[in-house]
Amino acid sequence: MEVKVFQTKVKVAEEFSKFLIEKSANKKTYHIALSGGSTPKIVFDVLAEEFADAIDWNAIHLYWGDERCVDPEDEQSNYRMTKEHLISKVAIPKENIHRIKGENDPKSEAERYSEVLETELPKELGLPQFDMVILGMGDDGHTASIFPHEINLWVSPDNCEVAIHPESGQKRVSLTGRMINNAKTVVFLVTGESKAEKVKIIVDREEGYLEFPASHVAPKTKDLVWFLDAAAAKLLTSFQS
Ligand SMILES: O=C(O)[C@H](O)[C@@H](O)[C@H](O)[C@H](O)COP(=O)(O)O
Repeated sequence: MEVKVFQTKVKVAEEFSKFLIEKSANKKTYHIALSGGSTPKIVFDVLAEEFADAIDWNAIHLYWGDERCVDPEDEQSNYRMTKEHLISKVAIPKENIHRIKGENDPKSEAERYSEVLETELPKELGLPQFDMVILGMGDDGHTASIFPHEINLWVSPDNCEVAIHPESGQKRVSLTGRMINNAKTVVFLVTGESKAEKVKIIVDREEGYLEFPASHVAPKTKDLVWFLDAAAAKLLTSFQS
């Protein structure tokens, strides 16, 4: 696990963009699962507006780590957020966009998307392998849409599961641990003071850390990088701003 801390969200976005450019350079295809929520917005804006020319978008295939079970034009849709902040600004072929169809029946969509991953991704150890999975982390330590109250979904034998948001009850389709931990590279993009307490427990492996799904992210390749801003990292013993 590598922890990179930068003073501001914009700096996190810039440094992550350079990281992605380096990782995807000279690759014929590069399969990335994206996180949703609000953190990626600034990252996608910076990537699209400042670094787009350094990426071969014909090689990039976009997937999602999770999606809310809503229409793709709904303001809660992770696909809609990604389209607004990234896809609409770069020359990525539409056939390279593999969205989770939030408008479908959740259980059927989890099955369909599991099949998409089997078909589209190369295999490693018999499982579909992403080149990169980008994750966020909730204030409650969830990641993708695996929440603490349903942490059993992490060890599902399937590639995707239907999850339920603990407060809103909203259904979501999420990658499971076996997809996330089979990736070549896993990146956490976590910013803001509200994340600091869980970042400390999870990164410093404090007592009870395994209650939180984000703690279970451990790619077999060991290529796990946390990109944090100073606010999210402020309680880390290994970092004092
Ligand atoms: O669909 C989602 O909401 C995300 O995939 C989720 O896992 C997100 O990454 C965290 O909840 C952090 O969200 P913020 O970036 O909004 O804090």
